[in-house]
Amino acid sequence: MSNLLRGVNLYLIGMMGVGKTTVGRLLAQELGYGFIDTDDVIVKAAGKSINDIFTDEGETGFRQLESDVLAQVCAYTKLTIATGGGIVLRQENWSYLHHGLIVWLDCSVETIFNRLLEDTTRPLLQDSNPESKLRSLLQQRQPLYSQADLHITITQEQTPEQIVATILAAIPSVLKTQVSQHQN
Ligand SMILES: Nc1ncnc2c1ncn2[C@@H]1O[C@H](COP(=O)(O)OP(=O)(O)OP(=O)(O)O)[C@@H](O)[C@H]1O
Ligand SMILES: O=C(O)C1=C[C@@H](O)[C@@H](O)[C@H](O)C1
Ligand SMILES: [Mg+2]
Repeated sequence: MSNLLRGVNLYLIGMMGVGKTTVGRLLAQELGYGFIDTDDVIVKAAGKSINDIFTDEGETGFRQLESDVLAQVCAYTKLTIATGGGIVLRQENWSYLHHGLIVWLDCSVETIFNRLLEDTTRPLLQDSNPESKLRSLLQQRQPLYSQADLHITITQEQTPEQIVATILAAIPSVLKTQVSQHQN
């Protein structure tokens, strides 16, 4: 698979809690790729948590840091990159994402809600009705996520290992499409 990819980066996109970080780390190991999580890089660079960045600099400040990190990361190859759930919101980010293969991890709002029930690290979910907030975020973002090269639908029962296997099995079909598009 690594030979087929020829060092092309994989960008995992999708809603918060879908498993981009968890799956991305495993996927990188399978491919012999490096792993980067844009949220982690932002936290390290800013020296504070995502909640604190949102409080101090607002979502706009966070989105700027996110774009800055993405711009730097895409200069490298042989990476699997777990992005933040909102990376799709800025048009300029797409020019960076399209340097690599974009994989949309998609699962139900119920699954995400169950996973993040106890979690306080996602500022956008600190809402009086987090489930309805998740639904409205997904509705807003779905057309953006659907611009990915690969759409992987995940069920609640699927383990990270199974999801990695599904992604690896699907990649050759997308690469073939891209090659034939170049030939036409
Ligand atoms: N396939 C899975 N099965 C069960 N639990 C999972 C699975 N994938 C992820 N999780 C759990 O769900 C939670 C969210 O996962 P993760 O942090 O990887 O999501 P994310 O997509 O990176 O979210 P964010 O966009 O907020 O960074 C974690 O507690 C993780 O352990
Ligand atoms: O969906 C979102 O907008 C976010 C998801 C997380 O990965 C973080 O990037 C942050 O909490 C914002
Ligand atoms: Mg993550």
